[in-house]
Amino acid sequence: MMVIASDHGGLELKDAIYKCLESRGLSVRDFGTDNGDSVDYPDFGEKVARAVSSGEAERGILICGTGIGMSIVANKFPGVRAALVNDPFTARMAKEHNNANVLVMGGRVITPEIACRLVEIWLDSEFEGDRHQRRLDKISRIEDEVRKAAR
Ligand SMILES: O=C(CO)[C@H](O)[C@H](O)[C@H](O)COP(=O)(O)O
Repeated sequence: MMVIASDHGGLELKDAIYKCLESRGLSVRDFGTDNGDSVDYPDFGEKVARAVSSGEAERGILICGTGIGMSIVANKFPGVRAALVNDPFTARMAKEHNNANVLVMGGRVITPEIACRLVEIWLDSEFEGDRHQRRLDKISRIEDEVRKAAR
């Protein structure tokens, strides 16, 4: 399952991406926001990141004005690899090298058309494994160590 959320700065992109995903036959759960009222991006980033971190969702998409705030929030959650992408190259690398399970975009940075294209590229690319897996394993180790130290 895929989960998606935005703040008010990402609402237009979220709605466009939701339609693109539906047209690909993907099952998507929308965690809001639902209207243009000003909201706080951590409240919505948390919903998607928690679902991915717990395994309830396989992948997630987050959008705020720049994508920066949502990236910061999502990467606080164990097992979440959130990647902020702005162009086809970074969208492809987010999967091939980082195996990103959350894609983040800026609603005030790119158009809905570009956003849909970036989502397609991310979905259609393959993680390359090998040396990149070794690096992801190091991230997991760091995550474990930080968690243990915080106890
Ligand atoms: O990334 C963000 C914050 O780091 C987002 O761009 C927010 O959408 C943005 O901060 C919202 O700004 P607003 O002036 O409250 O609309």
